[in-house]
Amino acid sequence: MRPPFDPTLYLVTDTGLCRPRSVADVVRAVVAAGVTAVQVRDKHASRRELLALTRTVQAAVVDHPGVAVVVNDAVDVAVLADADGVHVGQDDLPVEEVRALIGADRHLGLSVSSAAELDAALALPPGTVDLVGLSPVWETPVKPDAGPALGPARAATLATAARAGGLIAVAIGGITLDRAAEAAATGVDGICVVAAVCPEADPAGAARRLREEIVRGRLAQVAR
Ligand SMILES: Cc1ncc(COP(=O)(O)OP(=O)(O)O)c(N)n1
Ligand SMILES: Cc1ncsc1CCOP(=O)(O)O
Ligand SMILES: [Mg+2]
Repeated sequence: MRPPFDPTLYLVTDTGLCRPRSVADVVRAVVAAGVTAVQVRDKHASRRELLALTRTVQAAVVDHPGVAVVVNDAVDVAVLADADGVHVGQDDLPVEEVRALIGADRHLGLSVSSAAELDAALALPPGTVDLVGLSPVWETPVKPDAGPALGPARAATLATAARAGGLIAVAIGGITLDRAAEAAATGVDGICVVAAVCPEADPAGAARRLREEIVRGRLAQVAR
């Protein structure tokens, strides 16, 4: 059975932005402060390094069994580390084949940047993909090749359609503390952040403030 996945505050790690701390030290601090899922992303690491990094992150969340650890891009690493899931983009391995490799019990996320990409995800056999990352909501220096910004209004439209089709929807790209409430108010199930947490002097404090903004954004959406 696929374990539940809580996307409320989804941290995507960046090894360089965590320095001089280790990724595991940052993850250990923030899962105790409201981060609900972690994606291990390091575009510079070798497969061997990513496997070792993933294992350090798994050890860092061991006291938080509800926090899923997902590997970015590398399906082989996800399987070898027995990670909770994997996230792929439109140019990564095809999701049907990723699902065949990871089995039925792991979480699979897919990046979506347009209505056409979302329609294709919704047309997949049920259970292929669990989550769509609506990307990027705003431009971000962390991923300059992410394509044009959706903006919160289009992200809200995509989130509604994704959720109606049974997918978890998360917003990603350019979500700062100042924008977290606006991102949450689009109706997504959660928000993903990199730079709003990884380089912060107090990552746990940043996570706590982001959780407060998510509550504020959700309340504002309900009040509309
Ligand atoms: C939750 C989530 N959404 C989108 C992305 C971006 O994935 P991708 O388009 O494959 O780009 P890279 O992260 O591989 O550079 C993501 N990682 N997570
Ligand atoms: C991995 C990824 N995919 C789309 S935008 C992005 C980076 C998000 O980083 P930040 O939260 O700092 O804008
Ligand atoms: Mg990718």
